[in-house]
Amino acid sequence: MAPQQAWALLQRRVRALTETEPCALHAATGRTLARPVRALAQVPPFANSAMDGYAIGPDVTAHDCLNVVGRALAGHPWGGTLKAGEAVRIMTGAPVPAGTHAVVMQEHVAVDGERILLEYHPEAGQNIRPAGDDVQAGQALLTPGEVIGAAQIGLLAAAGVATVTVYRRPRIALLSTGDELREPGQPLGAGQIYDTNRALLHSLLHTLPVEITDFGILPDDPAILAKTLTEAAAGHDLILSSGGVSVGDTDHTRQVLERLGDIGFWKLSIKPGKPLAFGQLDQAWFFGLPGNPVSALVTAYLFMLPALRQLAGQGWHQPPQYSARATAPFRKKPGRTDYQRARLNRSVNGHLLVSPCGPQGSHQLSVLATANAFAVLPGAAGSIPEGDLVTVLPFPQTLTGLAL
Ligand SMILES: Nc1nc2c(c(=O)[nH]1)N[C@H]1C(S)=C(S)[C@@H](COP(=O)(O)OP(=O)(O)OC[C@H]3O[C@@H](n4cnc5c(N)ncnc54)[C@H](O)[C@@H]3O)O[C@H]1N2
Ligand code: MOO
Ligand SMILES: [Mg+2]
Repeated sequence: MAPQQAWALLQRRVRALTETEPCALHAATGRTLARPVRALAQVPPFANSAMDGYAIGPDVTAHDCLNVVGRALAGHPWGGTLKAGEAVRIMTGAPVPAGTHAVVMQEHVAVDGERILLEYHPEAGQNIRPAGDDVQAGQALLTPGEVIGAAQIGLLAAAGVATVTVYRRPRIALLSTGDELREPGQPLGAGQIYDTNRALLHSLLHTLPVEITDFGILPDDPAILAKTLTEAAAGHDLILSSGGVSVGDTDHTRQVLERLGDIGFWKLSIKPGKPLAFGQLDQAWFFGLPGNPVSALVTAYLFMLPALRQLAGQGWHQPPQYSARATAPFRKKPGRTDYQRARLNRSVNGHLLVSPCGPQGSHQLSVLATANAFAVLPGAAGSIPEGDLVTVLPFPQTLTGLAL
């Protein structure tokens, strides 16, 4: 199956969770909004000064000399009404007194005891932030499906919103399969390797609003696999497994999925990641990622994460893609669409440049760890010459600390 068909199938089949829950603002970062939010208060709540200086009374002219009749601080309004010939010392954020023509920065007045001399004639309203000029009371602030980040938290706090309604966190069962796998930190016996995929996938998911149950390492035993997957399907929205989806004698994952559930697709024309299996086990979506770690990461990033975002109520989003000029040839055989690990840079004049990173084996994590983008090389194409434009998917920070 072509990757585009797989995306279309995921977009069609994976629906947002229906359950929602209230969430305190301080705990809402990264959560997905399930109900619209309206401002409970206008922002700012009152007209206030944008500068430290003087609130000037009405009918003022340049070089006027004004009497300072009071002081307004943030949190401590001056309660009077300014008359012609009067001024009030005012600080940034303090409510502007009734009768104020404008606020003049203190840098533009000469102070003489309790009197001030203006350098110029201020325009009406100068240095005054009107009530509600940012947000009106009752104004729609955020819509369902939006992910709450620092900007949204700030906006909601300013508008007096303390609680929001969010989708509940998707529950994910995470497991690795393979008789050869051991936990990092343990000694390795003959033919054994460290379980890489669980750690890698855990990291990929850890900033997302999900609940992860770690089912550990399962042996290549179809009975144990069937029992564990059935158990995982009962309490989870998504099962994320790796290994055993190809055609080897001990590759049981796909057959077990076929027997217990339903296969949406198996095998995509992509490299790495060809034997990715997707389906459903009872109420749980199932992603059977290929065992090779780079294949597991590529397929998790390209297919599992968009499906998870849709499940979490965020709608359908695929990774943003750009066009960059190849600084060297990309080697490729015609056939599957390659997602090669590459290095994205900017030229001195700001154009995007993409360079091959090194060997592209689907077991070679050392190359992945020096990359900051996938170079997407179309299936039908052979090697890409230097100077050609290449589609690139920059890695998000959840994938690498290497910034562009
Ligand atoms: N005859 C064919 N053989 C293979 C094909 C094919 O089309 N025909 N496809 C190859 C491709 S492409 C991939 S990708 C792999 C996928 O294999 P599986 O998903 O069945 O995974 P395993 O066989 O269990 O393991 C493959 C490889 O990855 C290592 N592995 C597995 N799990 C982990 C883990 N958690 N951490 C680190 N490494 C892991 C495992 O030891 C193997 O070396 O199949 C090809 N074969
Ligand atoms: O498709 Mo596999 O992931 O190349 O090794
Ligand atoms: Mg295999």
